[in-house]
Amino acid sequence: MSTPWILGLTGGIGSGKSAAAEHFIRLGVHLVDADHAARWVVEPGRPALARIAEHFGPQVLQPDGQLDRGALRQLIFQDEQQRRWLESLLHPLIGEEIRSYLARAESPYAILVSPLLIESGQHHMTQRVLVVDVPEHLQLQRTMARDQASEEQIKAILGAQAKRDERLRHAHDVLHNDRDPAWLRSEVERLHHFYLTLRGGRP
Ligand SMILES: CC(C)(COP(=O)(O)OP(=O)(O)OC[C@H]1O[C@@H](n2cnc3c(N)ncnc32)[C@H](O)[C@@H]1O)[C@@H](O)C(=O)NCCC(=O)NCCS
Ligand SMILES: Nc1ncnc2c1ncn2[C@@H]1O[C@H](COP(=O)(O)OP(=O)(O)OP(=O)(O)O)[C@@H](O)[C@H]1O
Repeated sequence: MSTPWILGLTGGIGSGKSAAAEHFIRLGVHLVDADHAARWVVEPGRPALARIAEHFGPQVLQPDGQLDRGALRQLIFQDEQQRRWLESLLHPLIGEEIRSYLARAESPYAILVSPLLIESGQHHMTQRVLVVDVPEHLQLQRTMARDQASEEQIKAILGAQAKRDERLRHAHDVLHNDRDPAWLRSEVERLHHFYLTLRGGRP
C-alpha cells in the first residue's frame, strides 16, 4: 500500500480544529483526530489505563472503571512533571494508533488533526501543515463557552501548548478563524480545492 499524503491540522485549544475537521470530513477527506486516539489508548482493559491508575491512584478512575478525565486534567495541568509523565506514556501509543489509521486512507489526501502536532513531533508524519489561528482572547472565550472549565484552567492548558508564533512558524497554510462559522466553512472549501489541485486530483 502506498503511503498517503498527509496534511497536519493544528491550532491551540478552542481554535476551531474540530469545527474545521467536520467540514473536511463532509468533503470526503479521511481524517484522524489525535484527541480521539488519546481516548482509544486509555479505554478500560488497555494497559495504559492500569499504568495511569497505578501512578496517580484510584481517584483518576470512575466507579465503572473508565478514566475520570476531569480528575486527570486537574492533576496534569497544575504540575508540569506529571503532565510530562503522562505524555511520555501516551504519546508513543497515540502515534501508533494514528499511523495505523492513516495508512488506511483512500481519499486523495488524509488529515491528522492534533493540538500538539508541533510539540509532540507528529508533524514529521505529515507533508504539509495547516494552522487554525485565532487570537488568544477568542480561544479563551470560545473554550469557556464550550466547556465546564474555569478561565484559570484554560489558561494553564494554553500555557502547556506551543506559543502562537511558534506554531505559525511551522505553517504552510493559515486559516484565520476569527470570523463567523460560515467563513470557516468557506475557507475549508477553498483549502480543500487547493489540496486537491496540489495532489493532482480533480478540483
Ligand atoms: C488530560 C485529559 C485526560 C483531559 O481530557 P479531556 O476530555 O478533558 O480533554 P481532551 O482530551 O478532549 O483535550 C482537550 C484539549 O486539551 C488540550 N490538551 C490535551 N492534552 C494536552 C497536553 N498534554 N498538553 C497541552 N494541551 C493538551 C488540547 O487542546 C485538547 O484539544 C486528556 O487531555 C489527556 O489524556 N491528555 C494527555 C494526552 C495528550 O497529550 N493528548 C493530546 C493529543 S496528542
Ligand atoms: N468561526 C467560528 N465562530 C464561532 N464559533 C466558532 C467558530 N469556530 C469554532 N467555534 C466554536 O468554538 C469552540 C471551539 O471550537 P473547536 O471545538 O472546534 O476547537 P478545537 O480547536 O477543536 O479545540 P480543542 O483543542 O479543545 O479540541 C466550539 O464551541 C466551536 O463551535
